[in-house]
Amino acid sequence: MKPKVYIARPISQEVEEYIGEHCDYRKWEGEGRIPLDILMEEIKDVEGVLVQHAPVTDKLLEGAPNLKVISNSAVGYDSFDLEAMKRHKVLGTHTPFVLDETVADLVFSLVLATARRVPELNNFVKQGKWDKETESHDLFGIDVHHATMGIIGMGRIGEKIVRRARLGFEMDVLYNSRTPKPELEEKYGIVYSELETLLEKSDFVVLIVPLTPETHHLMGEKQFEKMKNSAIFINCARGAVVDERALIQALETGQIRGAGLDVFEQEPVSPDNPLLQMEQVVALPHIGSATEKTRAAMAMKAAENLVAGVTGKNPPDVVKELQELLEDPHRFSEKFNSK
Ligand SMILES: NC(=O)C1=CN([C@@H]2O[C@H](COP(=O)(O)OP(=O)(O)OC[C@H]3O[C@@H](n4cnc5c(N)ncnc54)[C@H](O)[C@@H]3O)[C@@H](O)[C@H]2O)C=CC1
Ligand SMILES: O=C(O)C(=O)CO
Repeated sequence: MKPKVYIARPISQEVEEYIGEHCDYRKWEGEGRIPLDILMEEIKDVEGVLVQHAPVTDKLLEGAPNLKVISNSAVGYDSFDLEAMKRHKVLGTHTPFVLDETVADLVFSLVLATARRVPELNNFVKQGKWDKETESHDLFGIDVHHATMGIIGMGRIGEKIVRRARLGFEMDVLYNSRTPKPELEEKYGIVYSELETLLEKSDFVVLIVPLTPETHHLMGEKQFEKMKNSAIFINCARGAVVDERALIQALETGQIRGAGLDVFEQEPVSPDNPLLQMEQVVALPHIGSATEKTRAAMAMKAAENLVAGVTGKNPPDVVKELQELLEDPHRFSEKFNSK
């Protein structure tokens, strides 16, 4: 008998067929994101579920005693309650590497769009405001090439941003990360920096760390105060890494020049959020990895992790905090063989 799984987000025919070869599956066919109560109902009897950012809580795991694996079709897994997953011996997987270049592209599109005011000036032209008098310096932007970029988080995506910054735009790059990366310093000529110095010296501050208890509100009032008045802040990580109230204040008071945001503390962002009223803010709907090719690669990777997890194999992309579960012989006998 094939193991039962649930597919909680839209996937391509190809990925669905791959899952179908190995598993009996049901899938979410409703509009938009699956409501949490429906997800909980649907996964009561399954051994694996494919999700994207759905909150994995103790309650959800309690209601799904057969679960062996939760495959997240995303690289960030702040939606996982890792301690609860350890207790319930449920593997959690994610989709590293396949989206790095695509997310780095989006970071640069936010950098360029904010620096050169692309959306604002696009509206300006389309609204018929382009006449002789307006050819003044109030349409000018700032240079990206040869400026200083400070990157907070030097992991898989951080490295791809560095390559673009150094080789494409000849920028100086400072970085801050939990551990220094001497090989990248050597390869690209980037410089490790304490956070405070990075904030003080950078023309563009790019945030690309995971959301963890340690990084929650990493950027707050004190951090924005350190930034140059001419600097631009880019967040392609998670909304809650930033104290949004402090960001709004920094933009309103001119403490910083502008912001490019792919993520928000509340998603979808509320239409009343003051950030959406500001011309110096470029806002995107959390689409860092959303190209057709990359989303297809993420879905296939997620499917491979799902299938491995329910067929007794080690999924290739178990998140690092849960890899200890793979080494637990007790877990293998209880979870994989006796269910
Ligand atoms: N906007 C979007 O659509 C996307 C957002 N993301 C976000 O980007 C994050 C990073 O992705 P990857 O580069 O693949 O992760 P990664 O794990 O390869 O790199 C993260 C880096 O952040 C560093 N870091 C962790 N805590 C830190 C701290 N307190 N201070 C400074 N550095 C710290 C780590 O040392 C590591 O170098 C994801 O966790 C996800 O939340 C990822 C993909 C798409
Ligand atoms: O992969 C992630 O973490 C995202 O946010 C969406 O690609």
